[in-house]
Amino acid sequence: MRRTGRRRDTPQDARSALAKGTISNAERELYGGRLRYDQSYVRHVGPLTRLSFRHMAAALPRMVALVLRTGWQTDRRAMAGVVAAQLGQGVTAAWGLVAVNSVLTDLFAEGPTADRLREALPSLAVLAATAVVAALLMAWSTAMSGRLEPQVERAVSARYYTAVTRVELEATERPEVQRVLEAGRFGTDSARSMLMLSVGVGNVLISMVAAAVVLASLHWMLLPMLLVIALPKGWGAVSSARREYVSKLHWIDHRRAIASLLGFLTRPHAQGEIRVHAAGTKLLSSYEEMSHQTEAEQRRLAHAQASTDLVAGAFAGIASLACYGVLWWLLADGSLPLAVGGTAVLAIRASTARLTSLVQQVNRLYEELLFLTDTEDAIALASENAIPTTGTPLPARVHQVRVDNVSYTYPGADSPALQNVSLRVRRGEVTALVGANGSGKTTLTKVLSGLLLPPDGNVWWQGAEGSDQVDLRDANRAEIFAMVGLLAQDFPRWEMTAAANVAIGAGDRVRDMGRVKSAALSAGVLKLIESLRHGWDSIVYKGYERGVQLSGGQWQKLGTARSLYRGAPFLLVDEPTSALDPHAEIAAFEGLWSLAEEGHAVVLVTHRLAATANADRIYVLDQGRVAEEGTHGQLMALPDGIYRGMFTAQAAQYGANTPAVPSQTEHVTTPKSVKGAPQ
Ligand SMILES: Nc1ncnc2c1ncn2[C@@H]1O[C@H](COP(=O)(O)OP(=O)(O)OP(=O)(O)O)[C@@H](O)[C@H]1O
Repeated sequence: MRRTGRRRDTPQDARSALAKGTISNAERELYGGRLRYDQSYVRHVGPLTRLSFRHMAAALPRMVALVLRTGWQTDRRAMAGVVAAQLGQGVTAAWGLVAVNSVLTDLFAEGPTADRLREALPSLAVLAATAVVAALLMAWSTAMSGRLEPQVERAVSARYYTAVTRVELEATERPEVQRVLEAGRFGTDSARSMLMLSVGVGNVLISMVAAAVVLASLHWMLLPMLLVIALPKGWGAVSSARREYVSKLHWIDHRRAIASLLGFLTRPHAQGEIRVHAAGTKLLSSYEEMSHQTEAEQRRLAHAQASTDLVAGAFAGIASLACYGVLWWLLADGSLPLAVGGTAVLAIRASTARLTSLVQQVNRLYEELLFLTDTEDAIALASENAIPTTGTPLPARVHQVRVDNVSYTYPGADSPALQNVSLRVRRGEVTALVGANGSGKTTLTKVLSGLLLPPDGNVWWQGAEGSDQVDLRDANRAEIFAMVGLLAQDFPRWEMTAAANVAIGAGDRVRDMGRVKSAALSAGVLKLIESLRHGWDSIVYKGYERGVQLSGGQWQKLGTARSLYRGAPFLLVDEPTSALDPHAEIAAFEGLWSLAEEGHAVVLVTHRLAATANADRIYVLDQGRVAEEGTHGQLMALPDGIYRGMFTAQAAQYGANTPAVPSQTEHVTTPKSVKGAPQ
């Protein structure tokens, strides 16, 4: 006899199938195997596929406590309303059963039918009243939970997002922290779902308990009968839920791969290669292959699911048969009145009918609990690594930032990004940072802006006296951030209006359109924005109503306008002109110089050395060290200097002559480590 049809897949079987088989050639070719997320829910695969009766029962009190606590902290009245409505429904369910029993007793009594019906009328009225009260309580519960759910979601989301945006940048660079913070994102709406599911679960559980109490009070044998029918049904439902989860899991990698592949087919930036390189042909044929394979997989799962349902159904059927047999025997024996027998049948049917949905809901509750736990962990970790909200106030008027022997290594990096770096940034001056790719310029701007706290060395924020100074580590960071304006290389391009993109430069201030426009004028983007059909209300991202597509250079001007709008005393700009045309570039640099004349400190990171010629001080970084420093003239005076070499190479592209090395080099400061530098 073949037994394959009876074999049930265990979660382990399914997981090993996931691991080895059912990966199409297309997936191997395009993704190197399964396209799996390195995300939180992958961690939960184990617990969810091991889900059992015991696990669920053990987790249920924790889940209920969590929901009650979260709801209570958010809106006490609504939470109390939900709980009261649930308990009330339990009581009405019990009253309903008692009324049913009484109606049946009256109906099955001796005497003429008309008399029996009259006798049953009061109980029928109670039955009708309990139905009305149950409906009212259900409506109340819906209203209260509807009021509570969005509040709970907002409370958890706000706590999570507030916490993660306050984490030290350095901590977010650590993969283990990054992972936990990222994982927390998936549980922000779990509290809401848990509340919703808890109402459903509570409803069924309370009505089951009510049925159990009534049955036990009618005859002691009825309670074990309810359990005997409920248990196999519950077991079947748990198995189905677990199988469904494993199946969903199996599906999800394929679905993700297919969705990612189809997404590319319509993504604007891929359209050229889709047509010219025949990338579209490759993606479509891979889609066909992957779809065939997932269809086959679905068929296999459907068959397995059907077998499980059959087994679970058979067990439940046998249990019911046995119970109804006992009921028959009790009735025949005369130890159970006919009316009580009828009530028992009704109660058993009503309380086991929703068992499958109960198990599915508990299963989802458990899943949501895992995600919510992630969010709580993320909030706790974010709080441990938060930027302190207190610290020593900065001097009344900060005049310069002095960096002394600072070294910094990114978490997990093999070599330091900065090594014994010393420099100063003064107000009223343009300080240029130059050097090869990866030499540490951007890292240094992060230190200067107070985003990174170097473990070695000091970053002094100094007043005019020089003696009134505060070290970055002790300083009130909010005050430092308030002093700094950033224009990063990869500055954010907010998918919002043009006005919002500028005004967000001072997100904590009320928008001042006059200043927005004057910043845009200085950045050379005012005319462009005002010529758009929707002007400042244009959304600077195509694909939305009022959306427009800006070029790279236009974006860079908008980014510059944002940092100008901020109007901070210390402006750190990283490659602000890389996408600008020559005229716009000249104008942008002129703008920076005039800011310095107004008393701002400008730190300019650039590879355009023509612009650094007028900088007040240039620092040349090489492998995280300051290799040379001085003015353009002084650095050009170093015969084998790095700066001179870079400047000469750029100038040669334009056919410009390199100036001769001047004879006097006494003002040039070069660290001893620089080869060939005059001592
Ligand atoms: N987040 C990071 N995690 C690990 N290493 C990093 C990180 N950011 C930068 N680095 C490393 O630190 C070094 C300095 O990088 P940085 O971005 O400061 O260089 P840069 O001078 O600004 O380069 P570029 O001119 O290319 O912008 C590089 O070796 C880089 O690989």
